[in-house]
Amino acid sequence: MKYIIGIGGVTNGGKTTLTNRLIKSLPNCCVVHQDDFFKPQDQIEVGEDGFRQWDVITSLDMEAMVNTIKGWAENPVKFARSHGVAVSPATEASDPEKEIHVLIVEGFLLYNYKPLLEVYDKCYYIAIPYDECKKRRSTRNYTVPDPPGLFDGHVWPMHLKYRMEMEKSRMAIEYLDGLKSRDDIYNQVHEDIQNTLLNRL
Ligand SMILES: Nc1ncnc2c1ncn2[C@@H]1O[C@H](COP(=O)(O)OP(=O)(O)O)[C@@H](O)[C@H]1O
Ligand SMILES: O=C(O)c1ccc[n+]([C@@H]2O[C@H](COP(=O)([O-])O)[C@@H](O)[C@H]2O)c1
Ligand SMILES: [Mg+2]
Repeated sequence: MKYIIGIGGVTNGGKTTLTNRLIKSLPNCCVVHQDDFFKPQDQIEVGEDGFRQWDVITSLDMEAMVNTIKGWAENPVKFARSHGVAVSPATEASDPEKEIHVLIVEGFLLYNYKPLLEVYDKCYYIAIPYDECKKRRSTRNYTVPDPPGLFDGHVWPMHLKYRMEMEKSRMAIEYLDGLKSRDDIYNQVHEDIQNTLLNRL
């Protein structure tokens, strides 16, 4: 049984923190990080506002991301092995239908790209308010550092635009309060996934 989980949400909401904990505790669990699909800096458009437009969907090679997910779906065992994820030997001998393979797809624009919308079995979205987001972002070190004014001039407005677009699409999304503690968020999501997996088997 294959199960694909989206951990989406605003920048600095805690997506990667949550994902890193989940992959340690879920069975045969692989991960795809959307951040790994940013195009090189010289391909990122500079807007009329003077900022490089990192926070738009076209700054990411979404086709490559979809192909990576397809690669997992075609052969999760091969994918796991080639990504250094140990496949539990106990499951290999039993009924293949009962073999669980989980993929977590994690990123800030998971629910705004049509070819991806159908692939998730479960969609989570971590939200935090503007002030907290701005505060957390100010201490982050990206490969390309934020120029002054980027958060208010580009990051937050794009976040609002895409979030509105996502809400209009009426996907079934479970919202998570990113202001809760790391432990609380992890426990909530882990319990939810465990229950779903048990029910599906
Ligand atoms: N629940 C939380 N409460 C407070 N700070 C958090 C929480 N989760 C993550 N953080 C912190 O917020 C920052 C962004 O977390 P990260 O997981 O990298 O977010 P994202 O991947 O969504 O951008 C990091 O400094 C991280 O330690
Ligand atoms: O990873 C990179 O190469 C990179 C380069 C420039 C900017 N980013 C920022 O990465 C953010 C998304 O990642 P995250 O973990 O904050 O959700 C997004 O808001 C971008 O502005 C990321
Ligand atoms: Mg992240």
